[in-house]
Amino acid sequence: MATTSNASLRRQAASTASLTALTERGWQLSFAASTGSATQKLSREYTFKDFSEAWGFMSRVALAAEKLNHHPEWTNVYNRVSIALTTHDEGNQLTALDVKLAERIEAIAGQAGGGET
Ligand SMILES: C[C@H](O)[C@H](O)[C@H]1CNC2=NC(N)=NC(=O)C2=N1
Repeated sequence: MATTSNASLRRQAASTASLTALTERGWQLSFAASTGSATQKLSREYTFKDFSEAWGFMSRVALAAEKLNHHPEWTNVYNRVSIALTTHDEGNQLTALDVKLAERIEAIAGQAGGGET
């Protein structure tokens, strides 16, 4: 595959166009300033039928994350999964790799029947 390597995507800032497209699909952007640094996050919550569906979704996302070597910050409560993406190696900025993982997650949620909350 002649695609940009994941390592180089991690060094590339997330484009406004791709972030806008994700916000139109239910993702949220946040920017939290603290002493000397600011954290950018791309987050979304999905709700499934039950725990089993939520866990199945998480298993597939875990495999996708491992493949990209880019991992989400997430929590699960019964049928809900909350996901936040940022690039730790770039000082918690949003990169093209966060966008790529968010797009994979969207595709997986579509197959798993994940809904918006
Ligand atoms: C050593 C390893 O490649 C890095 O720590 C990877 C692993 N997974 C990662 N996940 C996320 N979300 N951000 C990173 O910067 C990151 N870096």
